[in-house]
Amino acid sequence: MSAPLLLGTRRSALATAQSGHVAAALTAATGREVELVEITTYGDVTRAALAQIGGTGVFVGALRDALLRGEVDLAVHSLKDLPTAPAPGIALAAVPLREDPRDVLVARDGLTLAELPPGSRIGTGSPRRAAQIAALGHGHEVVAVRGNVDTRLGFVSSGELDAVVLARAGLARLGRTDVVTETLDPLQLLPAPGQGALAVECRTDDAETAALLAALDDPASRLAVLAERSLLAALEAGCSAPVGALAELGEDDEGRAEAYLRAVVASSSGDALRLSVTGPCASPADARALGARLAADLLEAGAAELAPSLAAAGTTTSLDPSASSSPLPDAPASAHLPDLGPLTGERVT
Ligand SMILES: NCc1[nH]cc(CCC(=O)O)c1CC(=O)O
Repeated sequence: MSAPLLLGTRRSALATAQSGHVAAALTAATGREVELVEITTYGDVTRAALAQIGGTGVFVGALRDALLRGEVDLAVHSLKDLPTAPAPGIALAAVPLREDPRDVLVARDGLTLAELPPGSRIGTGSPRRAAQIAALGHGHEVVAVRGNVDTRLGFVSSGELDAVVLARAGLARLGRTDVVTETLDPLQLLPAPGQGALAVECRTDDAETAALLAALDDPASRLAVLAERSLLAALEAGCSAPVGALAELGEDDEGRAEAYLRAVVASSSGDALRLSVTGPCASPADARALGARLAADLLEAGAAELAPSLAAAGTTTSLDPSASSSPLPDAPASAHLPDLGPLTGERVT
C-alpha cells in the first residue's frame, strides 16, 4: 500500500467542499487514498477588504508554499482566484470538468434583477459584478460586502440587503442552489475568467503525483479557461479587475473545435465595453491566440481608457500570443492529456 496523498486546503466551507470533491474523484480514478490537510491563509484571518491585501492571490500563496515545502502533494484552488503570473515550481496538473460558470442572484422574495426596484441594495465585493450591474441601468445601489458564502447569504435573509450576487458553482458545490432566485444570463453579467473551474496543482518535479492527477483533467475545460485567462493576462488585469470573460467551445461546419469567446471591460461609472470573437480552439496555442486577439480588439476599442486599472495595457499588448506571458502554467510534461472529448453545452443550464 502506498501512503495517502496529502491535499492542502483552506478551511472555508467552499474550499473544503471543493477539496473533498477532488479527493473523492482522485480516489475513484486511481485507487489512491487522499488525506485533507488544512492550511490557514492570511486571507482567512484578516477582515481587511480583499483589494487592500492584494486580491485573492493571498489565498493561493499559502497553499503553494505548503506544496513547495513538501508538506502536501497537491492543492486545489478556484481557478478564477489564481493570479495570471506563472508560479515557479508549480504545475497545473488538472483542470477538472468545469461547473456552470455563471453568476446568480439571491434576492429577497424570489425576485429577479429586473424585478428589483430602483434603489435596491445589491451586495458584491467584485468590481466586475458591481460595474456590470451598474451598466444594466436598473438604478440599483451596489454595496461592497465580503465574507464567505454563508455570511453573504445572511445579508439577504436578515433584510440588510435586497440581494447578493454569487458564483453558481460555489453554491452548487455547497449544495445550496435552492437559494438562487435568478441565474444571470452572460448577456447581462459575464462571469470572471475561469469561474466555475478548479485548478489542481502539484510540484513541477513531482512526476508521480502529476501522472495521477492527469486522470482528472478535462481538456475542453482547460482550453476554455486558457482562452479566458489569456485575455485577462493580455489586458494586464488581475483577478479583481472589472473584466468578465466566457469561452464556449463547439465545432465549426467541418467539425473542427472552435470557441466563442466573449468579454466585457466595465467602468465603475456604468459604462461597459463588450466584444466577442470566434476562432479555432483545438490546442493551447489556439486558445491563447483567441484570448490575445480579443484583448487587442478591446484595447483598440478603448478598454484602457474605460478602466484605467488596466495599467499601460495599450502599449504592451501584441497580437502575437507568444509575446504575452503564460496565464496558466502548462501541464507537466509527464501528464498525458487525452484528446478533446465531446464538447458539452449541457453543464451551462
Ligand atoms: N471570489 C471568491 C470565490 N472564488 C471562487 C468562488 C466560487 C467558485 C468558482 O467560481 O469556481 C467564489 C465565490 C463567489 O464568487 O461567489
